Amino acid sequence: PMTIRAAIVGYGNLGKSVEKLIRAQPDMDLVGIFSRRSELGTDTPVFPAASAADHAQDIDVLFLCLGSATDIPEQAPGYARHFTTVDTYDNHHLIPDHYATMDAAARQGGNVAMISTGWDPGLFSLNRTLASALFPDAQQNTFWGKGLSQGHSDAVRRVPGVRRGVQYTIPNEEAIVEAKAGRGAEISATSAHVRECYVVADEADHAAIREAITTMPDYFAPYDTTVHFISDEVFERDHQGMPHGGHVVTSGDLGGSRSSVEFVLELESNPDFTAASQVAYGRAAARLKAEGKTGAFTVLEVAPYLLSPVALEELIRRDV
Ligand SMILES: NC(=O)C1=CN([C@@H]2O[C@H](COP(=O)(O)OP(=O)(O)OC[C@H]3O[C@@H](n4cnc5c(N)ncnc54)[C@H](OP(=O)(O)O)[C@@H]3O)[C@@H](O)[C@H]2O)C=CC1
Ligand SMILES: N[C@@H](C[C@H]1CC(C(=O)O)=NO1)C(=O)O
Repeated sequence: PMTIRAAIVGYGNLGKSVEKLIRAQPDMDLVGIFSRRSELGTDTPVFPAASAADHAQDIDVLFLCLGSATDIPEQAPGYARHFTTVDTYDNHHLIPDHYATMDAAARQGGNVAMISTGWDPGLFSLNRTLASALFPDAQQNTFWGKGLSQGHSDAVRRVPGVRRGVQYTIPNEEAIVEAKAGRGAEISATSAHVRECYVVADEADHAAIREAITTMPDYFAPYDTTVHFISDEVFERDHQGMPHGGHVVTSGDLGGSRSSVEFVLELESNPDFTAASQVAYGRAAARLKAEGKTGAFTVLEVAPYLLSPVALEELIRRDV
């Protein structure tokens, strides 16, 4: 099997987790990290993000660990022209647009662009498609949290005046019980979750920041959203962990019998788990590229064995 030469762009929560997990792979070497900053406090080689294209010949797969709110739309197509890329783009409403843009960019460079990996989108997408395909009339609901959404936290941090920010997603627990019992038809993501933001910012900016967050399309406008302003000390004390998790609950009738399917995640670290998914899909992206494939792929189009460092023959013996 090939040794995959990997690199990272964007050394934030996700980038640090991807670095840690690439090091744990038997078939991957970490070539370097591309960053806007020069001092990252890691012994991995660091290069200016602007110089990434100069290194394209040394890299089989580039992990885009950028924010989805603005970085990915602005930067990802440029990387896809020079590299096979893997991203965790999670603004669901705009994923079809992202797919088309990345497909064109990747094909231009003869590369693969593996998009929207992670857990939602990502593993939850896989389970939503798999579970709903089993039932003629599936009832399906997705729940997240209670936990820290990195995508929503990134979106909060991009609001002018926000110095530090996080967002917690809180599900209505009764809604989860109802969905598990097959009574989820009236339950929607926006009715079943509230969003709580914690922000450090100057008092003079509070009103404008609250308005910008609560009216933000896709991320917050459809939800009951609350913005709390806190001090830097309280932020430091109370908002360091990034746990998360969720459920995809699917049920229905199968010609007279009822069945239900539940896919549950409990994550001590959202970045670490997201990185685990992104790294596995990075393996698949490098293999698809090596097979001569080009263009964009979502997790729905990737055969599961491509995710594993274990040979297919062994997987058939072990897992089938
Ligand atoms: N699909 C899924 O299940 C999941 C998806 N995600 C996605 O991962 C994304 C990244 O999350 P996270 O790592 O927590 O975000 P961070 O804010 O911690 O990191 C983003 C990184 O992007 C780089 N960057 C590039 N341009 C800019 C810019 N203009 N301003 C700020 N940073 C910039 C920075 O790296 P540097 O300074 O080194 O250049 C920064 O550290 C989220 O936005 C979310 O959409 C996260 C979890 C789950
Ligand atoms: N993409 C999410 C992963 C899950 C969490 C989530 C939410 O809390 O709204 N939606 O999808 C993230 O960035 O953490």
